[in-house]
Amino acid sequence: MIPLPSLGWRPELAEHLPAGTVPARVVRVDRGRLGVLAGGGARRVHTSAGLFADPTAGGPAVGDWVALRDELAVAVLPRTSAFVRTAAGRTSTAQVVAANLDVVLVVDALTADPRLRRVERYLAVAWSSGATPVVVLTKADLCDDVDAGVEAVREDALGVDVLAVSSWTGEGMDAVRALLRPGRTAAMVGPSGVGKSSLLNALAGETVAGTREIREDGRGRHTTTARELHLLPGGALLVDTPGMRELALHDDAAGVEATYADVARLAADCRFRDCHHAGEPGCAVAAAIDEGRLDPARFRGWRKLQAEAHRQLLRVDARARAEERARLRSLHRSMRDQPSRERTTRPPTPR
Ligand SMILES: Nc1nc2c(ncn2[C@@H]2O[C@H](COP(=O)(O)OP(=O)(O)OP(=O)(O)O)[C@@H](O)[C@H]2O)c(=O)[nH]1
Ligand SMILES: [Zn+2]
Repeated sequence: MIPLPSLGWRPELAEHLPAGTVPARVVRVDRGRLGVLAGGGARRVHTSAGLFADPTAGGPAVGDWVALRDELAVAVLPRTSAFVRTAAGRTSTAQVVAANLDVVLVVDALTADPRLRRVERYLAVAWSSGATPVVVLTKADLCDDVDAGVEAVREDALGVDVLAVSSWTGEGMDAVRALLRPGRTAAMVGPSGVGKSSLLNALAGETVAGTREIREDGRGRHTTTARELHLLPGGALLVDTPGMRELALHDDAAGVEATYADVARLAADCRFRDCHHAGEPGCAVAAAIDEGRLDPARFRGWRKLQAEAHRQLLRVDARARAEERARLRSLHRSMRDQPSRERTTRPPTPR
């Protein structure tokens, strides 16, 4: 038997379990089927149609707790946190990348100059997730000046630990292991090729995920094809996610403000409350840039993500309004149809 706390179970979830069900943690989502870890071990179960009834929830995600009735998952238990992105395409559909996380490892590589704007984007979504973000910079063995690379990110990633590691030499791995305590759940997020799967394999001490060398079949750039939750030898749970070509924000305005707390604080000191920081008098942001206290690229990154989060909010609102209109239309239609049906079923009135 696997004790539930070692799978990240929280006692307060028990009250949400429907009668006659047992809890299980989702480790993998295949079309219509789930790989789960339950007290009795690893299993594959089916999902009941009701699980997908709420279109905004999008069904169970990796890391979710589900309620099992025999071989059927019948409910998704409330999430304590979730890393959510906007699904690829021109829609505004939220996609839960992983749920019930304690830590989000924002993974990037030390091979090139650190991609600060890219890290900030991941951090914004990570802050919104409700889990604690940590930046992990990989491939330290390929970098000439690891300290400078780490320092550049550290200056930007306010309040976030920044670690440098090499999955090849083992450098820095102890600090990552220290984060991954038994029963805690972490997810690695980051672009393709930064070494997420290699890190997972190094932590697992064996090859559990395909990396570029192993999976190279010339068919695509991405080596990791599915999200999966792994139970590490030390007792932590770690989600490997396929590299995202682009991480589109979702409902992340708060995450953006957390990521750029320094810029947001400056902006609060502008003379005008609705300052656009575009040459207005008394602009504290412009002053900070002039005096070299704020990197103009970081300021532009803030504006860009702020605008994106705002656009996304409007889209979600627009979609909510369209759904409400459709609901009202069908309600009116059924009300219009109701009397006529009654008329036909009513016995003919005698003359
Ligand atoms: N030198 C060196 N190479 C590494 C390290 N980590 C990963 N690599 C290499 O970087 C490439 C990409 O690694 P992966 O682990 O497949 O990257 P990933 O982030 O999982 O990529 P996706 O699955 O596409 O998201 C492979 O060729 C790895 O061997 C490292 O610490 N040092
Ligand atoms: Zn201003």
